Amino acid sequence: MSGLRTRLKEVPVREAVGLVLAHDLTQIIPGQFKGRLFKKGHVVAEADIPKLLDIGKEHIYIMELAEGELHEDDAAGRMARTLMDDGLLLTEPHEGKVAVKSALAVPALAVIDPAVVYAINELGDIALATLRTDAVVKPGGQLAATRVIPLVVPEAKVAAVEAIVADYRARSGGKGPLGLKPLRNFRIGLLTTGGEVYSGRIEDKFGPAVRRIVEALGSEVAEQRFSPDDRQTIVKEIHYFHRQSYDMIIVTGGMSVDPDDRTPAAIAEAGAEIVSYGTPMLPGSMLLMGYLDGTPIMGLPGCVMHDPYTSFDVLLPRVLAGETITRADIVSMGYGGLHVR
Ligand SMILES: Nc1nc2c(c(=O)[nH]1)N[C@H]1C(S)=C(S)[C@@H](COP(=O)(O)OP(=O)(O)OC[C@H]3O[C@@H](n4cnc5c(N)ncnc54)[C@H](O)[C@@H]3O)O[C@H]1N2
Ligand code: MOO
Repeated sequence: MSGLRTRLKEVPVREAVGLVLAHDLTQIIPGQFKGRLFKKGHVVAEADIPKLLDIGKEHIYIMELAEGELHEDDAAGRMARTLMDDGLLLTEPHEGKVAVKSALAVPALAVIDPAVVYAINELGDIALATLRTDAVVKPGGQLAATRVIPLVVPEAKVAAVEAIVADYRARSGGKGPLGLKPLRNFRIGLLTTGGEVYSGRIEDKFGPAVRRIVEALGSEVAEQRFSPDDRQTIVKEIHYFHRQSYDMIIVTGGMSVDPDDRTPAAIAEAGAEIVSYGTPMLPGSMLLMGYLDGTPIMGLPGCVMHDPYTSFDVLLPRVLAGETITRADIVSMGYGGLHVR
């Protein structure tokens, strides 16, 4: 282990029996398998030779790591460890990659500082890939991964990552640039409007859709009630839910421009402060966000019943994380907010 530069010696596979693999070797069989066939440190045996040839390896590397250089696995591991924080866990290095996952037992919001992610990736030869901030991370789900591009990197690269993260921590009370905000368990009052549903002409499809979305995030619809398209009745039902002290009130249907669409006016008349009626995202542009004496209240348009991803999916997790939605949050949803098929 001397000399200035790491020495990589290529050895023909047929002469490699007894030698130690310098890195993980990957096999890909499309549709069937992608993963590590041989692990770094494996001692090549006679029986391995046909398998190595099958994945296209006619040579393997024998490595003598120089002073000041790091193997891809060690570099990815150090990058991940510097990013480690409460509520997170790290996987073992694998093919030069370490995954950063949630250690929480409940779903959570990813809290990620994009400026730090840009600064780290600006260094080159290393990669930090993350979710966008405010994305939902399921228990055990992944929010980031570190990876090294060449097999060997100067230790100085990793030290630069550590310095960027240390600087961020110094400015933010010790917290790192990757974190999680757990979602709370909300008990929600759900008011389903629409004369055609109230009268029994058609079956309610909103209740099951809202329950599915809410339950996937660890909350529950505590009570569902129904109302015709009558403003006074909708106001009365909203006040009833408010008296039950539910954590949140959701009103479905009647959100657009027809004469029978009474929901936005009723939510305002119930006394809610309207943050925004209308959300610059599609689907879900007719969503209303407001607060009734501090209790979040949302009006949901019809698309939430059938579209797989709407403005409700963007805003609900933030509400469940205890954040207060502002007009600026709503305005920022337009850029990148087109999700129609
Ligand atoms: N001229 C315009 N047309 C539409 C606009 C617009 O701005 N101008 N907005 C569109 C958008 S966006 C949506 S989303 C839809 C639906 O808006 P609403 O929230 O007002 O939905 P409704 O009118 O109440 O109902 C539409 C449709 O869905 C059925 N429905 C409603 N609730 C239930 C329920 N609980 N279970 C089953 N089915 C339900 C209802 O019977 C109607 O068929 O408007 C666009 N149009
Ligand atoms: O509110 Mo509509 O749902 O944009 O499709």
